[in-house]
Amino acid sequence: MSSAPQRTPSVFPVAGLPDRVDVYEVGARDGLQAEEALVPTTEKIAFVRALRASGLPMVEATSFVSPRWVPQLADAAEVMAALDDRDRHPVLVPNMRGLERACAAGARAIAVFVSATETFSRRNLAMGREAALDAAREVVGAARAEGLVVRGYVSMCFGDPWEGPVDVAAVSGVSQALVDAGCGQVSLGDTIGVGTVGHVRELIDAHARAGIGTDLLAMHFHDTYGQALANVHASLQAGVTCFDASAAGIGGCPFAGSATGNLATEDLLWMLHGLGIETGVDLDAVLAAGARMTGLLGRPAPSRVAQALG
Ligand SMILES: CC(C)(COP(=O)([O-])OP(=O)([O-])OC[C@H]1O[C@@H](n2cnc3c(N)ncnc32)[C@H](O)[C@@H]1OP(=O)([O-])[O-])[C@@H](O)C(=O)NCCC(=O)NCCSC(=O)C[C@@](C)(O)CC(=O)[O-]
Repeated sequence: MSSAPQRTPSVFPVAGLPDRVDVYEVGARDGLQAEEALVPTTEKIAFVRALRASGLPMVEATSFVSPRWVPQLADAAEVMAALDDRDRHPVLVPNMRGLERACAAGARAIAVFVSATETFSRRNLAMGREAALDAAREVVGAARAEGLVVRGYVSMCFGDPWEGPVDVAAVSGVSQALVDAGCGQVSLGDTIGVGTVGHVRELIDAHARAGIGTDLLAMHFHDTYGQALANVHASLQAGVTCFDASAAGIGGCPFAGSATGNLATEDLLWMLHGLGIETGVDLDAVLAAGARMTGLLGRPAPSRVAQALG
């Protein structure tokens, strides 16, 4: 009898965790923005479609940022034009110019992004934190007036490579500003992956003290220090039910040198399914989409599940 890797996890539910979780896929945006290789537009479209067909409820499609800053996503309008159910394909928007481009391309859901720290704000958006919040407020107001679904990202929620550890109250203050502006969900980014379990709990508690419950939160972990899945588990225990992840674990952030790829969608699904938590997502379909993309990028998938089953 030949040996074969186990293809689905054994299921052992743990009391006190959510029954269902939404996995918010960011590979086509957060993933591809940081890859050196330029992926053909047709392949990006196929990647987004395959991920959506796998059952992922939200598949971020691209960014309407300056193409000079992120040339990898300069074909944002062409990608959007090829997609259906656009309320399931949010796009990143940094300013009013980005919102105009996104709306012209037919976007129905957007995400604004601000940093919890001053230095990263200047490096990522060429403006300070308060100016970035003002710009986000303007974009969110205009997008809501158009009936768009709006998410807000906060980056550098745990640590910043220039400023060091980040105060949880500073992060919840930024989240509060985004919720007040009209964001329906705030995604807390561990952009450089330095967060640990107790820190995660403290950050979620700080949000609760600011009146932002787990129903408004998503967690966005990068796996730089190998803590992403532990941090997901701590977030589940605190009641969070939405997690960002990237197929195959591709990506990072081009403006934060020490950031590696996002938590891999496959690894997240393996853990959630092993806990008996429903996601509605077909792991094999995500594996296939991720394998095709890493093949195009010419590198192995960082995802441990993809490595085990590849
Ligand atoms: C905000 C800017 C544009 C300021 O950049 P700037 O250079 O100060 O821009 P500007 O306003 O001076 O404009 C310069 C030129 O860019 C054009 N421009 C201006 N805006 C746009 C636009 N939207 N789309 C297309 N073109 C645009 C504008 O029209 C002008 O064109 P010109 O007159 O010279 O021909 C720039 O800094 C930028 O695009 N930054 C985005 C960088 C980025 O995408 N970073 C990665 C995001 S991921 C992240 O932050 C973390 C996250 C969300 O994944 C979660 C986590 O892990 O923490």
